[in-house]
Amino acid sequence: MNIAAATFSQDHAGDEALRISNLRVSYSRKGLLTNSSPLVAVDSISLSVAKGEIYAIIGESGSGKTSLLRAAAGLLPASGSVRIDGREVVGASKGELRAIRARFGLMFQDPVGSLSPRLTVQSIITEPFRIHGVSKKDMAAEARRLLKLVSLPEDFAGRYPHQLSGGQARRVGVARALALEPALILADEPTAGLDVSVQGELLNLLRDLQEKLGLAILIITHNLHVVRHIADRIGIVYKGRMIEEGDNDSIFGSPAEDYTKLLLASNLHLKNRVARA
Ligand SMILES: Nc1ncnc2c1ncn2[C@@H]1O[C@H](COP(=O)(O)OP(=O)(O)OP(=O)(O)O)[C@@H](O)[C@H]1O
Repeated sequence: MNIAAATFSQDHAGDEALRISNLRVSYSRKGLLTNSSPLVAVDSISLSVAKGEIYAIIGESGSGKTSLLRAAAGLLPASGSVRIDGREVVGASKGELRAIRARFGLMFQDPVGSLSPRLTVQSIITEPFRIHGVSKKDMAAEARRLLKLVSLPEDFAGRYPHQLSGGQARRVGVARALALEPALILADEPTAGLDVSVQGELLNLLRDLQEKLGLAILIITHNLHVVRHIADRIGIVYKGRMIEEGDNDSIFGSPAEDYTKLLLASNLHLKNRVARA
């Protein structure tokens, strides 16, 4: 790193909700070819998300987005560095990770389907309090606060996952991610499987929350509509590498890389091209 870059990173460290440096994730290849080299899913990716910023990573299926997000959340072994609110995730102990987990919220593609169908919405959205031992909280009051935040009626607290529409389920997922009042949300394909109109409502909700709470949000997606609608900055990944990064207008208005141009021209049909290449 040159001196100017070092000075910049020191000056701006306090403004960052997330800094990823030289992140690398690899998987061993099992099967007959036992001595073949590991598959590198994330290859030396660096990025930072400022407080209050929405950063979208876009890439085709298999480009390494999920691996990147999971490693950033401390859910996958990785090398390099991931600092959330100044704390190192890579190589952190279980105890350290538990403390770091309170500083960010995770939004899964299928937030409610991954939880027990026997849990009520109130139990789902207040679960982070239990995990982090905040037992004295008034769970019903917390549930009301969180439901209000995501514009769901209070009486949804008593509903079960199968009684929610896809859009309502996502809102429950957002409420759960916000439970511990984190400064950062890591979101995996937040609009997957939703109708276009419901996608728009959810994106507006995320944008409103970002403005109201000053949230930083890292979204991974292959949906260009999501990116155009909501992202302040965009990173393009291809085969595990970040090949271009820029603000929304520059990526959509004057992309530098041929691959980015191809991606933008691909009319949202991004699936599986990497696999066929
Ligand atoms: N547990 C695993 N073991 C081995 N290889 C894996 C594993 N998980 C992912 N991979 C491989 O790593 C690469 C990146 O996968 P990843 O799921 O991170 O991509 P992605 O961009 O999120 O794809 P999608 O949009 O389809 O979810 C792919 O080649 C994938 O096959």
